[in-house]
Amino acid sequence: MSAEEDLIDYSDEELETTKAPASTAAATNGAAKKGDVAATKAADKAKGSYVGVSSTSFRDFLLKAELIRAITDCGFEHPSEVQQQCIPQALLNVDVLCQAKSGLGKTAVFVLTTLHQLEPVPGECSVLVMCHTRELAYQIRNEYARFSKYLPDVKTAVFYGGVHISKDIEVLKNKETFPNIIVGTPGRLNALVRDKHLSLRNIKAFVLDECDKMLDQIDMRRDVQEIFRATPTEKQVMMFSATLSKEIRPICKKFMRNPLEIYADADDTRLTLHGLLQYYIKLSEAEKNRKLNSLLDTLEFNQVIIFVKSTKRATELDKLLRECNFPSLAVHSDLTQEERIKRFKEFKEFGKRICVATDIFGRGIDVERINLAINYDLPIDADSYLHRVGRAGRFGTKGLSISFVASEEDEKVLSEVEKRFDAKVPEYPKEGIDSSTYMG
Ligand SMILES: Nc1ncnc2c1ncn2[C@@H]1O[C@H](COP(=O)(O)OP(=O)(O)OP(=O)(O)O)[C@@H](O)[C@H]1O
Repeated sequence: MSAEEDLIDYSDEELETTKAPASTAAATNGAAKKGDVAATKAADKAKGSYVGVSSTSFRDFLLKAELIRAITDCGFEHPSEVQQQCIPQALLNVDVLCQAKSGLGKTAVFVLTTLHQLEPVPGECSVLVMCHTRELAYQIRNEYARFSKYLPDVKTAVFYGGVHISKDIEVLKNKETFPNIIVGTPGRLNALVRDKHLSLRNIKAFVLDECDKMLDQIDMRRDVQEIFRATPTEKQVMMFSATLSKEIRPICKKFMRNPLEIYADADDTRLTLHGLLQYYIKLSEAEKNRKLNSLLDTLEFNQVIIFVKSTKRATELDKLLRECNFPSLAVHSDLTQEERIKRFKEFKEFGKRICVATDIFGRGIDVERINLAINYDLPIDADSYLHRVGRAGRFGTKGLSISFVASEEDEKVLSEVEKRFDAKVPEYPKEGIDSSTYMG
């Protein structure tokens, strides 16, 4: 394993992210303007519903029959608002820069459209997807596997740091396993490209998920840029996130040509997850454990994710919870990569109901049964808050989030959240809340 490529574990960093003020959508071409009008109409129509699904069917997109079969198997009935906005344009090979609410199906936009356009040539990689954490890369690869199940010629692979690079090299050397679609994190991918184990000269689609996070952090942006330079000029570029500040948009657009631009925060309230109830509890640092204990005892939930600010706190809190007989596990960067993925799988498969995590799980991670998110430690900014609470209430289902506020700093973050998303986060009622308000 080369030393350099494993220098960065992009996961537990607590770097300041660019603050994002409210803004208006800025379209740069005809397609984008059309997209924005459609976005507004769709959003209007969606008012009062959580997801904004319409009577449109996936069939209307004229996708490959094999994809339609897989979509049906997955139980997707109608495309969500963001899928309606982006899929038709993406299928025309237009570049896409898309901001849309957490949990409403951004992944399927790029997974379905790249699979539809892919004509797999053995030994050639045509689609490259990058994201900021290894668990998210693993999850996205699984989404490709799910949707390509009736496309037997399509081969996919996932590459990330923390595991032996020799395994990746083996996959790339073998014609039988060489992937047409690669999902990965930038450090490992850059190492594979730099050391000439992987050629990107046939790339036709270049996708960044959680693009603001990836381009905001200098180390990661450098890797992304180097990888981008190794791809041909002629290709489709797509980028996605629930948060896209005004500052990061021009940086994203440097990688694109006349993209379709979809910005949910033309009206910040559009980022509000309507199925999600949000509360805060004011308390001292010393009271956190007792409070958490009593919440876990009294609240009904299917699965809960508890966010803390460091790996050490994750380990300690998980230990404490297990000592109190709660079915808990912890995921953070101070574990071997194999152990991280093992625990992620265990949680996703409902092996444990409580997960204590750092910001590794703050973005993108999709666990259907999570309907409670607790900020044991508040994050450092409003965007991170939005991503974290979005782990509960996926795809418009109901959910609950409770944030502990233990310092002046926390109070500032919470008021920033309220301002930024035009949402009131009230104090958690002393008498508790009726579980039917947040249980699906
Ligand atoms: N049209 C659909 N019908 C039903 N379920 C869907 C549909 N599209 C996506 N989903 C499901 O919704 C969940 C959330 O989707 P996804 O993870 O893509 O959200 P996201 O927009 O990427 O969220 P985040 O910003 O949090 O990463 C997934 O479990 C996915 O399978």
